[in-house]
Amino acid sequence: MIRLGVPSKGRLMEQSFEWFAARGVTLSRSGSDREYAGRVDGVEGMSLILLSAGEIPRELAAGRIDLGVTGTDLVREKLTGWKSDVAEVAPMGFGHADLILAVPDCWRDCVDLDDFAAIARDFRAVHGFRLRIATKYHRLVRAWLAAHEVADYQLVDSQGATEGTVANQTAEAIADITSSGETLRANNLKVLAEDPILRSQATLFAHRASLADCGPFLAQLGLEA
Ligand SMILES: Nc1ncnc2c1ncn2[C@@H]1O[C@H](COP(=O)(O)OP(=O)(O)OP(=O)(O)O)[C@@H](O)[C@H]1O
Ligand SMILES: O=P(O)(O)OC[C@H]1O[C@H](OP(=O)(O)OP(=O)(O)O)[C@H](O)[C@@H]1O
Repeated sequence: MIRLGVPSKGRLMEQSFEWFAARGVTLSRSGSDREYAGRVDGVEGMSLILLSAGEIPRELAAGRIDLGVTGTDLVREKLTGWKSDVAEVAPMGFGHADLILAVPDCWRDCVDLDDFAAIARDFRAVHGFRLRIATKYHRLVRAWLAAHEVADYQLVDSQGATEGTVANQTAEAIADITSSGETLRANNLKVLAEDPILRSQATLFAHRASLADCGPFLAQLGLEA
């Protein structure tokens, strides 16, 4: 039996169901909206497991699911050396979002990362603590800032409503996912003029050791293992 993990709610779940339906595989919840078991029609030997998008990387790496749909951002953030345990099978063309660094609109002199690095350097001397960046993407943000030689900052953990932390004065800057940009605008934040830290989209991943077993199913979807 091949175990397929799909996000259990929201647009990511609906668009995953549509993506499989367009390839002849019908996924559905077996019971109520609160029940996390699913049905697979159109193919033999598959079971559907509905779970949080954020948990799918760990379940894939452990081999508790063989295939899973989640964002590339979550796999890269949550799995160190992700390529050893997990294989990227197919980008799915939805769930596009950029991981970006944003600062208050009113920081007129802060346009790019060089400006940000200079502000961060001066910040500690003036305020007595390092400039705070709120994020849930600790690993990706640290690696990106280190690659750009920005060192004078601290990360503040934020697992939701991250854009609100600046107005709430628990951070000076944020690193989060943006899609339409509306949440940033509503919170008077602007993105630094750099390439994003990461461009993410929903992607079908496989537990690497399950790839061979998944071959026939992937072929039915028109994909190669
Ligand atoms: N506004 C957005 N537009 C498109 N994709 C988004 C957006 N916000 C988040 N995503 C993507 O959706 C995925 C996360 O989805 P979601 O927040 O439902 O998962 P989760 O962390 O498991 O949530 P929860 O903890 O609430 O269950 C990530 O891959 C992210 O890149
Ligand atoms: O650029 P936009 O189209 O406005 O989308 C960006 C927002 O979407 C995500 O939040 P989500 O709704 O998943 O809530 P969360 O941050 O509380 O997890 C993300 O964390 C941003 O807050």
